Amino acid sequence: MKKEMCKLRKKQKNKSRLLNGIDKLLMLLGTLGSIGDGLMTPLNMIILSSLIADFGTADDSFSNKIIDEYALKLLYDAVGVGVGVGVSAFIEGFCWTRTAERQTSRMRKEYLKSVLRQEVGFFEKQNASSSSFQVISTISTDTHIIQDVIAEKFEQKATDSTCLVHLSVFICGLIIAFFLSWRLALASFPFSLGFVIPGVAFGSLLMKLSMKMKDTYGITGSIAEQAISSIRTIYSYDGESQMGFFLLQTEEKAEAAFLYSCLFGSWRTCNAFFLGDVRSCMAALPNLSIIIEAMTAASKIFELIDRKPEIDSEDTNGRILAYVRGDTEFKEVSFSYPSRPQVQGLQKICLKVKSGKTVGIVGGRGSGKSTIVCLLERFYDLVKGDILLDGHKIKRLKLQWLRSQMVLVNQEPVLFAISIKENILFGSGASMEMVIEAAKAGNAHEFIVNLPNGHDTHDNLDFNCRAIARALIKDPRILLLDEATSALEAQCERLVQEAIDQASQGWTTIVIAHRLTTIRKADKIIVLQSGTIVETGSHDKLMQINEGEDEVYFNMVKLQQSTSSNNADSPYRSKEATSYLRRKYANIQKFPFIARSSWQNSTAAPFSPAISTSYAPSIQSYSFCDNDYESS
Ligand SMILES: Nc1ncnc2c1ncn2[C@@H]1O[C@H](COP(=O)(O)OP(=O)(O)OP(=O)(O)O)[C@@H](O)[C@H]1O
Repeated sequence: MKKEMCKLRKKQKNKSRLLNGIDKLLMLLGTLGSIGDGLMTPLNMIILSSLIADFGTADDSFSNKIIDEYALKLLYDAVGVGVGVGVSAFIEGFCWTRTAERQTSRMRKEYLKSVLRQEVGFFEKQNASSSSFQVISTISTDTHIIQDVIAEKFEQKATDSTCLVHLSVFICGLIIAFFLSWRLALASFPFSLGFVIPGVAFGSLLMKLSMKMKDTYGITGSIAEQAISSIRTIYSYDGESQMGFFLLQTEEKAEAAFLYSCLFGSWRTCNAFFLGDVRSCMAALPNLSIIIEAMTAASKIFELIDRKPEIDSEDTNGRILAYVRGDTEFKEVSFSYPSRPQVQGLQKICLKVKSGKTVGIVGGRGSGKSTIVCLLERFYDLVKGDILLDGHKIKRLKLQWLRSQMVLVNQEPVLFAISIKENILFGSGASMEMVIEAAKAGNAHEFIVNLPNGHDTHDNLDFNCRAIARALIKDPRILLLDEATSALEAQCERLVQEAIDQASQGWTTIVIAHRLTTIRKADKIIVLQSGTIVETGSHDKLMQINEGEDEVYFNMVKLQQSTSSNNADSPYRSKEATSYLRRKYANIQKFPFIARSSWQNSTAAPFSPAISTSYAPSIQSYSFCDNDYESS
């Protein structure tokens, strides 16, 4: 119980953190404005009722003087109510609109900050609040609904009195009714409660429905998003109707929920229309659904804002090492991805990378190469074992600091829609001179200065040198290259490789390789298969030892050499290569990586994309792109 209370208090504290003194003042003034606004109707009623009462008791002789007197009272009443309503409406309108803007913009910032702080695994669990669709929809739509509700539904619009005003009319009316005739008011009070209590119950029901609707729309949206991003796969598997079916299933649930709320909404609106004094209270109900929608959205937003990531990049705890040599060690590391806990990603990996040395990782598709890099960056926590940096468990090191010691360059480096300079500077506070130095080191300077706006050019060039320059400017202790140059054209690859070789001297480098040239120079090569290390050694050592054709690395090398010697442009296109492959390496399961990465870089892919999954039992089962060499 105590724990629950603590949690509740903490949540409350977090929410009020979005409100500062100015917002509290604006909300107070806005509420006073709404109360003043709501007070006008019952006050008007009092004045009119006293006039009517006076008329009722006055004798028959209506002199002009009496009529003038009442006319003047009515005029005062009209002016008073007009000014009162005008001033109150202005105050409440201004205050609520202003605070709505301020609160929602702060909410957006906090939400985005929290999203970016979450651990990678959070986004991979198929959960309604973590899909990228949901994040975008929350920032663009939900916060807008909240802003709308704070600004418009609570305050008074020119033509439409809304929630707070109605509630104010209701409460003020009740107070005045007690003041005028407490017996009559007491007699009618249970009737009012008779409508308020079901209204509250209805509100909580609507809240649940709204939550369900949101979740369902979130799931539907993420399915739609995944479908669109993989549209080629869906078409190729003729999966349009199946995708449509998934969407329909979730849409139906959402529609049912929506219909349910609409029915309730209409019922309440009818009640509001037909009821007398309770009408003000009931008239607020048509706004209830949008208010509840906003409350649901807000609770989802706060849920994420309050979520403490399992791996928190803002965690200030943890050690910072005064000096980093860059010795890295994997000690019996086992790991499964949080979204697929039943599948072993890595099993008992033992690997030592000495400071300043280069380790090449090779292996088939899905053998766990990228996973090793992800674990070193601590994108995920291990299931078993330890990873050490200079003898210190990385889990005990300050996360932000740890990541700042490494640079990861992927196969498809992400470049943001900003200028080249800003792209290179991303994640560092370097000066322009350093940007130029880094661009030079990345063999990109000459190219960049020849662009119309030099480093200030905004473009989407497929030029990975920029990404490498960005990596180099951080001057890391550990460089992680995950097929960093595999998407480049041959000439560009050579330039980038040279740049990396020059710049990374002295850095501990882990390189996931797709070409033999890259790993040949590595001090050590490890060969992965299904998450385990099957071979270790230098290129020469592995080649010497593995004269027998059963060995994995030896087979990989031979395969690539034999296939790439046929034709410089399209090495797989010759019949000889094809038959060689079939004869020699019937069991391609052992070396799919070379096959995949080699066709990836040739002008015409020799195998259908099916080979990229590479787990079919033999090469005979693969189809070839070129009909001349169709698999027999
Ligand atoms: N984010 C993820 N969530 C769940 N499973 C994953 C995730 N990333 C990879 N896997 C799975 O973990 C295994 C190892 O993947 P990993 O990406 O490390 O392989 P890889 O050797 O780098 O492959 P590739 O050469 O295709 O990049 C594969 O079975 C893969 O499907």
